[in-house]
Amino acid sequence: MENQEEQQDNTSDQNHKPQDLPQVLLLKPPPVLSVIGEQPFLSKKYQFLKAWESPLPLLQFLTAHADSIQAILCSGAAPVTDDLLQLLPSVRLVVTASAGTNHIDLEACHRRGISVTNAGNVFSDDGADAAVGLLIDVLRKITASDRYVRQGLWVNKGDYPLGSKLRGKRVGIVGLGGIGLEIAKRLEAFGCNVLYNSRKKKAHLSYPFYSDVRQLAANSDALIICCALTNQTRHMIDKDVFSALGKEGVIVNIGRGAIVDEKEMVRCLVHGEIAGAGLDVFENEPDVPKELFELDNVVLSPHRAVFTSESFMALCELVVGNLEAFFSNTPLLSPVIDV
Ligand SMILES: O=CC(=O)O
Repeated sequence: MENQEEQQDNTSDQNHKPQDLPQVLLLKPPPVLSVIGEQPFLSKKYQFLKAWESPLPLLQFLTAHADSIQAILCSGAAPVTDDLLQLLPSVRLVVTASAGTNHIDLEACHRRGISVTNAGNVFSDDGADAAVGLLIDVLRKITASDRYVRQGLWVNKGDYPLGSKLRGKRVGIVGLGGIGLEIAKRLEAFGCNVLYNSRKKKAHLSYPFYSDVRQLAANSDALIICCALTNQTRHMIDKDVFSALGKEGVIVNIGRGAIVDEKEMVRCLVHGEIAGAGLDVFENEPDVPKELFELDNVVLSPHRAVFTSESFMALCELVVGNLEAFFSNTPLLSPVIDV
């Protein structure tokens, strides 16, 4: 970021008035703004239009800038819909500060000739660490036994129930993208058998591929969900998948809450129809089904799987790099749609 700053300061035209600069719309403050908003060279190159700071109602604000907004910077908090894009005919780029793109109407972007970039691979290591961490936590009851010690139950009630071994487990990975591949590598090192489901079989990989997620579940001791949320994957992990996974099965979800039929998952956990869950994502965040709070075989985290301070800084660099690439007509760094 610092090097970029020096470089860009030399090339930026100090005499530009803000209204002459390319306009980048922000509908809600994406977390990266706290870092990139501090970069003086950026405000000399782009005019960041922060919708939430305007006294105008949103529609009026957008209409006022409709012809000049060329890019949108977003995160999951504010959807980029076809209706929004319809209002903004000059938009040619959507940069999302997230790996997931389920808040963006990709089909509309494609149709309208708008490029889209996401977090690329900056989250792969941390997402994979968190997924495997959640799996180990559920199997070995780490968080639950921590509670047991803190509550003084070791003294009063004696030894804690045994956990289950990771080595030798058959782990089905749902979504073998950047994060899924890193999860597979880690699980191999732990002595697990990796299986997977994804849109297509990966020719270069020898892990057993299951085109049907129920079949994958039936052959797995644990499922790790790390695919994208799309119309095809919404509620893909349903009653049948849970019943195929079975009473001893564990589910870990670091993808998106809505990939799982959450009501059904809660029911299965409450009735002991699956053995446990490690969950970083939920259907209606930040609301988490209260029933889960009572369950010792469930580990919860607040949608933080992919974020460390390191991955966050890498994300900020990538967001800026994509803006810079787009406006200097060089290849985008992490394109999802490249027009
Ligand atoms: O969940 C996090 C992301 O999509 O970046």
